[in-house]
Amino acid sequence: MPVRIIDHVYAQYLLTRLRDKNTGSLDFRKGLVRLGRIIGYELVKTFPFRYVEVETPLGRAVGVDIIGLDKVVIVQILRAAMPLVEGLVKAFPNARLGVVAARRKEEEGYVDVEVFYSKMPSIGVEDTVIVADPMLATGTTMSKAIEEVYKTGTLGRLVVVSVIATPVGISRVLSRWPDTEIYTVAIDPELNDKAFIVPGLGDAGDRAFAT
Ligand SMILES: O=P(O)(O)OC[C@H]1O[C@H](OP(=O)(O)OP(=O)(O)O)[C@H](O)[C@@H]1O
Ligand SMILES: O=c1cc[nH]c(=O)[nH]1
Ligand SMILES: [Mg+2]
Repeated sequence: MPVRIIDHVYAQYLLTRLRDKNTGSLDFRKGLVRLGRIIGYELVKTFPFRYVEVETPLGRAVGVDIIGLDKVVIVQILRAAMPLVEGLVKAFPNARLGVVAARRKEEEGYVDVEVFYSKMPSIGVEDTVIVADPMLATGTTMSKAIEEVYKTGTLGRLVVVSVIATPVGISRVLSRWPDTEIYTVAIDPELNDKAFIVPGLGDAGDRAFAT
């Protein structure tokens, strides 16, 4: 399944707090950080592992080594992904980080997205690339960010991490890059005439940064 909903009750609780219009920006940012951590740990579960022996101060124990944790790239789409990525890096502390700065221009009936800065680490086929943005609305921003990632060359695994996605945004990404995996906490049904997700949580960037 290319789309995975994080149905952990604590993730759903955190999303509910984010949706609440009375949640202030400090708690909104904290909620995104916590969700990033939970989604990150869910993603870790999909990495292969092998059993290893370890020497404790008192003897030998059998444990696990997770394969590929040192081959992770996290790309954050400014601004709203910043707190989400702060949480994701708790699960992937050795991740190399990329940045895409994008601005959505909401017009009646359509969305245009300008990418005005992009910087990627070197990426190889052995890497898992996680592109994070809490809102996957029309999917235009995410598509432009993935284009920036592909400019670096051939990728291995590509994972989109969002908090609220829409069927339209998911289709836009998967129709172009069908092997992409999408992790999200919820899929909301609609976009309004300014391409905001309904019911959604409003403007994630504005709510996180109190603008
Ligand atoms: O799927 P789309 O229709 O492209 O919309 C999603 C994008 O819109 C918002 O960004 P915005 O341009 O408002 O920037 P911000 O994060 O700085 O608020 C959001 O943070 C996503 O990046
Ligand atoms: O609903 C939406 C859509 C795009 N960006 C947001 O922050 N919220
Ligand atoms: Mg915004």
